[in-house]
Amino acid sequence: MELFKYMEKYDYEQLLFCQDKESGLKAIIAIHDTTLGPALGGTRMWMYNSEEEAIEDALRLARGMTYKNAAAGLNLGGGKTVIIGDPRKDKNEAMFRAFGRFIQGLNGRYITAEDVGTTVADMDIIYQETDYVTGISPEFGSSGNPSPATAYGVYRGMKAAAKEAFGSDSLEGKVIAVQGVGNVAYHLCRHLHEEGAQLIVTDINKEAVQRAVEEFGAKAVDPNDIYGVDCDIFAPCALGGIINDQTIPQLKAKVIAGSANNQLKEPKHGDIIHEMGIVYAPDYVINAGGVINVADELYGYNRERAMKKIEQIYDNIEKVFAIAKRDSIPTYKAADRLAEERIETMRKSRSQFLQNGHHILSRRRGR
Ligand SMILES: NC(=O)c1ccc[n+]([C@@H]2O[C@H](COP(=O)([O-])OP(=O)(O)OC[C@H]3O[C@@H](n4cnc5c(N)ncnc54)[C@H](O)[C@@H]3O)[C@@H](O)[C@H]2O)c1
Ligand SMILES: CC(C)C[C@H](N)C(=O)O
Repeated sequence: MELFKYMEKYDYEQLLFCQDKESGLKAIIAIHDTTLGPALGGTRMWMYNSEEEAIEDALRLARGMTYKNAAAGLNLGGGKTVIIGDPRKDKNEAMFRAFGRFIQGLNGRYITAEDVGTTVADMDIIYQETDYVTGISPEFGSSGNPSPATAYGVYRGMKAAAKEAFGSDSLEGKVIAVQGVGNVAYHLCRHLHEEGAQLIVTDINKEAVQRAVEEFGAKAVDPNDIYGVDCDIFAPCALGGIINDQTIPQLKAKVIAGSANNQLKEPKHGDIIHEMGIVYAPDYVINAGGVINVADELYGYNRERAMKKIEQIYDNIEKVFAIAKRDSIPTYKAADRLAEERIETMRKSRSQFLQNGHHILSRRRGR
């Protein structure tokens, strides 16, 4: 991979390699765009097959956060970290302390949080070295695990998508197929069950399925069968790339609305489901509840304020549908346009993030 060529193509600002021999830390921090503010994005810990794969993931995820934060209306840019290693075996306190010092060295250009393979406990360790970390424990006056907030945002966005497809945002009696009932989808299923939806669930983890069956009266199906079940709404809440050539012909749902990142295998799959008349709630718009929640910590966490902003994911999804109609384009393209229009408008009045400028972090320092 020709790094500078790639960075130039998608206009990345910065890529950092952080190494600490004693603790085994090998981290890559990618900062995509700080037009709207400091780059906020989680830290993923994963066993990558190669350094190149890790770099690509960091870059791709960082750019995704630029779009997610912009579309969510946050005054934040996009960045992400990947740590190379097995989150079940390779974590240690010194590793996250060393990582925290590297973040501190960026002086606020990048703020981290949880992602796949990292937890609130890891963020608490990072917090010992830097203030530029969110998703830390409620004991520190913070927001804790972002998953319930993400779930609430997906629930709100799903209602907006239901209104678009069925003319009413009520989910009562709707049949909803949920792929993966992990951290986010467990809470999503609770909201859906409370509203009277009928749930069909699947997961490779049998205990997770059993819990949904017992607590929410869900019907369980095998992982390979979830795409073809008779349902109104399909909620992908496990993996990326699951809207693809193999799965699309099986789909019976009129709406796709779920928490998983990068649901479309390729952009063309967004075009295909658009042509089929499926209402697709773009992933990074509907799953922004977690980042909205952790971002509120930068103002001194206020759950009520955060929840109010997460509720607006309903409006953000409606805005996407309006742009799609205005410009006669599929919703995944409309989401990009929503984010890009906001960044471009702000770019005119603001350049790169400056720690000494007037910004949310200058308020946080005083608390
Ligand atoms: N946690 C958050 O706040 C958050 C925020 C934004 C986006 N997301 C995205 O939402 C998705 C779910 O996140 P999570 O935190 O709930 O993760 P999680 O690991 O807790 O849950 C994912 C679930 O999917 C299951 N799964 C994996 N492969 C599967 C397969 N082939 N078929 C069926 N089930 C399978 C896993 O067993 C697990 O129970 C991920 O794509 C994540 O990137 C999460
Ligand atoms: C900042 C984090 C809560 C971000 C989350 N991991 C996401 O993908 O949106």
